[in-house]
Amino acid sequence: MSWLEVENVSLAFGGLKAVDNLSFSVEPGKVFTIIGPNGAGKSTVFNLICRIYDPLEGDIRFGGESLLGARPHEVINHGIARTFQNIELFEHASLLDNLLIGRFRHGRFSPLSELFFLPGQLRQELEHRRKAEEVIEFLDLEGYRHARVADLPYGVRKKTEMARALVASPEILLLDEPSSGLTTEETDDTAFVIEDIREDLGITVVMIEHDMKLVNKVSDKVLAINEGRFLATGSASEVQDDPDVQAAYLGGEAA
Ligand SMILES: Nc1ncnc2c1ncn2[C@@H]1O[C@H](COP(=O)(O)OP(=O)(O)OP(=O)(O)O)[C@@H](O)[C@H]1O
Repeated sequence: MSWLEVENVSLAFGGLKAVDNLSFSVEPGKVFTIIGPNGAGKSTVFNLICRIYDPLEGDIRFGGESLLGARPHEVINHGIARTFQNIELFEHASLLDNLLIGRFRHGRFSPLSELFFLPGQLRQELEHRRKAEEVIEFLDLEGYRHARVADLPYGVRKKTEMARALVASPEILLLDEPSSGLTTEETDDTAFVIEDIREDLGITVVMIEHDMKLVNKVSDKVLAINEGRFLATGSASEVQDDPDVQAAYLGGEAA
């Protein structure tokens, strides 16, 4: 089983240290949640893991192997998929087509087999469709299969983004604020979905989240950061009871 390890990682934007000597590790098969006030550095941590940014120092390993040599589009080949705080989908394509694009990692493209649609190509195509349909069923998205993403209600688009990440069959799923913009009912549904992703699909979840009800419900372990630095880690209640965490939230806007 793979572990995700972030070790002494730092990143600055100009004079601002967005991530400051941060270390943590994620156990396989768990839901690991990163919390912190606005601007704490949470999304930057995801962007570092996904290789959008190069850390100034430190290492990020998955399954013992450093990710620092990987380019952003190669991170998926290491078994890491993500969703974004602001949904990033092909708005004018159908839900199904967005999922088929999400299967990119599994494609072996040869111009010849594409041109003549050789048996291997057909098998691959069928396998992509099978996986997409499996995820559509898993997330109860059957009714929206052929709808244009731009026409979908916000909550369904959010779920579609999760589906797009899941069709890549990742080992780790990074969820950036899965509840943001959702109604209370949709957030409750998201909690069940996250539990099913861990239990039924065996996928490790690393989540950034502000909604403490959702955090308390699904997290096996929580990490609190502020100003890019480690504050506390432990169970959701341990972290919320930590005086440094409470001071950080009182110092800024409560999340
Ligand atoms: N591309 C960038 N250029 C300059 N500064 C940035 C950039 N991205 C983030 N920052 C700054 O780095 C700090 C950390 O930002 P980040 O988005 O990681 O915080 P966050 O914890 O995800 O915040 P939120 O909860 O509001 O989404 C903030 O001060 C932010 O303004």
